Amino acid sequence: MEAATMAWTAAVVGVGLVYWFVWVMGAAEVKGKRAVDLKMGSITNDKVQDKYTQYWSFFRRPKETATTAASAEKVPAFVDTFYNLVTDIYEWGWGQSFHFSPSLPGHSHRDATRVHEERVADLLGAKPGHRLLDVGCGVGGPMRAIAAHSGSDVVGITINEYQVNRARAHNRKAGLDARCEVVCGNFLSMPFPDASFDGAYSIEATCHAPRLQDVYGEVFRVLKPGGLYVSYEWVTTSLYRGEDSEHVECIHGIERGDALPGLRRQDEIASIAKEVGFEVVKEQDLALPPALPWWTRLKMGRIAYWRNSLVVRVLTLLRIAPKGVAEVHEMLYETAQHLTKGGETGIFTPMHMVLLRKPASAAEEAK
Ligand SMILES: C=C(CC[C@@H](C)[C@H]1CC[C@H]2C3=CC[C@H]4[C@H](C)[C@@H](O)CC[C@]4(C)[C@H]3CC[C@]12C)C(C)C
Ligand SMILES: C[S@@+](CC[C@H](N)C(=O)[O-])C[C@H]1O[C@@H](n2cnc3c(N)ncnc32)[C@H](O)[C@@H]1O
Repeated sequence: MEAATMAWTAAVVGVGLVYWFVWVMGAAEVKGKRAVDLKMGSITNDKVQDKYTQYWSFFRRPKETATTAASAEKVPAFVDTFYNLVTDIYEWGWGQSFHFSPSLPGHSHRDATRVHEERVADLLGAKPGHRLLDVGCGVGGPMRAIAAHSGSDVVGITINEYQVNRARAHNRKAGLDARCEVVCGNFLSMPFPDASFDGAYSIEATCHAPRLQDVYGEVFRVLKPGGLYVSYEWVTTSLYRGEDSEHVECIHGIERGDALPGLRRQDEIASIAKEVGFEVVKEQDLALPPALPWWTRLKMGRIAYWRNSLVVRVLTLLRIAPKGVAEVHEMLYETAQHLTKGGETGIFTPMHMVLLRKPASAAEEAK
């Protein structure tokens, strides 16, 4: 073969490989987010590195973050920065639902995710005509599954404006925009009138609140009397030992890589719920057997992480992805190791479920 022909063949194969690697291999689990579309939320490209450094210095010592009122007040703004940094990477590498779910034998991750979300709708007894609140809605994966499964209308709230735009676009694409609405706001002080929702839920979101009382108090206020609230909480379990340095490092690793101002203990959740006025209807760690491990999806992804890391580095080099994305990706890789360890040792669960009821008012009870 002539040298020129060989060079052309090599070039065509090379371009083909890059295309396959970035567009095909690098495509999201749920189509719609490709590696070449990775942005950093509403942060402009030149600010990504700075914002990441600021985020990191704030959450480096997670327990200290929530202890003073002044730093607790800053948490929502840093959580917003965190989601600017990670939202596209999450969508690209995980899909539109930003949470874990127990594995289901013989079923895809997508099915397992949907079943975990539909369980919320079933616990709430959601039905057509109901207006539900999704507290910390992300880009709306759960909201769409719950609206489709139950026929209810859902209003989601998230602190991150970039997520609001993503969620609205996904809602339109799914033909659910008439029943799913998304609002940008802080769940510690929600822009909704008292008693305006029939039911509410939060999936792996309230762990971002410095004080759980504040977000539970707000949910209590906006629920109608008799209304139900389901929450999937991130907590340490009774197996966690504060004097074991490996346990401490694992939990700190989870807090640092997930913008958490200090994980709560499993046994604190129900008492906080009662403190704000809720009745506790049911409480269960959905990660416990017979449920199958939620962390196997993280463990199985090692080759994908390696590929993603390479894709991110190449795209940064080509200036397609902003500088700083590789560091954010590395942080997520590390947090995935801590989460896996937390799951395997059983010291951590991301799915401690509580089903709470706002008591019916005395007037209504008397009817
Ligand atoms: C509830 C929260 C988020 C939970 C999960 C959705 C995310 C926690 C860790 C994330 C990930 C870790 C590794 C990433 C990987 C390196 C990358 O190549 C592709 C995306 C990841 C798999 C990413 C996906 C989302 C998570 C699993 C918190 C924040 C309260
Ligand atoms: C891990 S994501 C989970 C999203 C969604 N529940 C899901 O399962 O896909 C956590 C969500 O909580 C939101 N959040 C965190 N702190 C918040 C706050 N103070 N006010 C409103 N939303 C907040 C984030 O913006 C994000 O959407």
